[in-house]
Amino acid sequence: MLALDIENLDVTFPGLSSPALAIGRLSIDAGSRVAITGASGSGKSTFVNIVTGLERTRQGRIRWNGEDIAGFSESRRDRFRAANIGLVMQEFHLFPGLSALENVLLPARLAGAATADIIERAHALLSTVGLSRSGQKIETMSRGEMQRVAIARALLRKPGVIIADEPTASLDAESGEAVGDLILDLAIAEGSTLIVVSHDQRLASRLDRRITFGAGRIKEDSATTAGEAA
Ligand SMILES: Nc1ncnc2c1ncn2[C@@H]1O[C@H](COP(=O)(O)OP(=O)(O)OP(=O)(O)O)[C@@H](O)[C@H]1O
Repeated sequence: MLALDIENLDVTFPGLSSPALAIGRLSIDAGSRVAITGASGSGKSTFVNIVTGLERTRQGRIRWNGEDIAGFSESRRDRFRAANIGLVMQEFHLFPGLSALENVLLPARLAGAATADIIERAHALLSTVGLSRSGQKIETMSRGEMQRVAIARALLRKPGVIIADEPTASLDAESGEAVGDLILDLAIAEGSTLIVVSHDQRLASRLDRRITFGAGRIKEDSATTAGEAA
């Protein structure tokens, strides 16, 4: 399980008069489950990109269990992410022509980490996410099934944190609900910290803590706000 500590983060982009994201201090406990919400353009994707190390910040500290990834090179950030962060995005980033199983295993294969144990875990995870045909080609699957494959892939290396960016936004209501529940149930079962960016109020309400961004800042945090609005 990973804990996150952010200090003095300030992310600016050319052409923007104010920071896309400015966080003085934010701590997320190991094993906690947090929803990030906020209007379009409030900085949610920037937050995901920074805490996963997909983007670099020059200003601030991003500590995962005390390790500041802001000081890492790009290749070290990539290695850290592969080993520690299970990422689930709105678009699934799966590879057509490959089966469900091959998609789950691809990052591990590329990292030279597809051991017999990992292959066994890939089969088990596909079954846990409710997919019985591991050899089915990805392009023949429904969108809900594709997201389940992406979830199995994200969990393969037992990440200390699962970070999901609008995981249900491109799904219909029914499969979105099922996928949201699945991510939460798996995070609990695996003992992973969970951070979910979502407009889905039902999913957000099932998590321990809700943080709302507004104009690149933390506008509300249920961990610190007394008498939080329902
Ligand atoms: N690479 C970039 N260059 C310039 N501006 C950027 C860049 N990335 C993001 N921004 C700006 O930073 C702000 C925050 O964007 P971000 O994508 O984080 O918002 P968001 O809350 O995820 O929005 P949405 O819900 O619409 O995805 C926006 O004003 C956006 O235009």
